[in-house]
Amino acid sequence: MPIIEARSLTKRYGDITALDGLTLRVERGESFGFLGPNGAGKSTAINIFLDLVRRSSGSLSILGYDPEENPLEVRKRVGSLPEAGGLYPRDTPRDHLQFAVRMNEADDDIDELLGRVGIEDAADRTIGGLSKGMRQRLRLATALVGQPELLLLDEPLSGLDPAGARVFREVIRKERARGATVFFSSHIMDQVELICDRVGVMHGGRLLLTDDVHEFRREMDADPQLTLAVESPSEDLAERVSASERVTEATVDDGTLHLTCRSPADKSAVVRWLDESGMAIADLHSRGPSLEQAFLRAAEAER
Ligand SMILES: Nc1ncnc2c1ncn2[C@@H]1O[C@H](COP(=O)(O)OP(=O)(O)OP(=O)(O)O)[C@@H](O)[C@H]1O
Repeated sequence: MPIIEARSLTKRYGDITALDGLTLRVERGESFGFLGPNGAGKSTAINIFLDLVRRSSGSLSILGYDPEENPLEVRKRVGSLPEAGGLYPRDTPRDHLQFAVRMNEADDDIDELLGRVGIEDAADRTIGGLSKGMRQRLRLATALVGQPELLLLDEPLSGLDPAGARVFREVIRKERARGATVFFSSHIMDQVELICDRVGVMHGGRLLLTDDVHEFRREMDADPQLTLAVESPSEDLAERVSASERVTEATVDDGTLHLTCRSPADKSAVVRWLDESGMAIADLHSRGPSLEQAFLRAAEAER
């Protein structure tokens, strides 16, 4: 049974077609990145998956349930980010998570949840006084309550700095290791390729393509160079990295690792390898077309 199965899913608002015939399957254990520029229809699709918005036509199954017919069954099994308005400024993160745990009839340890997203020190401060990134981390912790089978996350990286993005990747890695399926929307290709197996590109309400993430990068990208900001690089870093068969050259210069990969397609695998081997990547730049250009190319190829 697929975890998400949408067929010809369409949403109209008067004359606007926010979602135009979305057909998509996501299998158990996958991590799927839902990409697209502003207004592409990503939030509309996710909100329909969560039964926050009703579809105009088409069919949908989330974990075997139609969210319109069985919203509670879906909600019990799915972790999502609460709306910004769902965080009460006078509550503390601890209050908020205690409430979420009670609502889900779950038994998560609040301190452990706060620790996983790195805001344990802010557990008893008021949410109104937290930074945007800290609030986003709290929203992510909320999505984890009850060990959901599926994480459906709309722009989870929004407002996160490089350290926050790293926390997010770590959380996703652990959730997948536990067997969860992950589906999230983003504009940030460089982050998406660290986390996803597959991407779908939305434009103008339509799903233009779905592809393996490395294939997608290869098709969109012609430059094999990468630049990474590294926290406390070891002395032999350049040597270690250039020993990889995917790398032809590596130099380190004042905390910055410059890499030339054997081919553009190797870039995402190399970054993933470095991240998983424990290297503290503070930031990364990959030359090549912007995601916006990639969307436009995909849209043109579609015509
Ligand atoms: N409640 C609504 N009423 C009217 N139009 C809407 C409504 N919600 C969304 N739309 C329209 O549907 C289209 C798709 O919007 P949606 O929010 O799904 O895009 P998105 O890909 O999530 O964009 P973003 O990255 O900016 O969040 C847009 O043209 C938007 O203006």
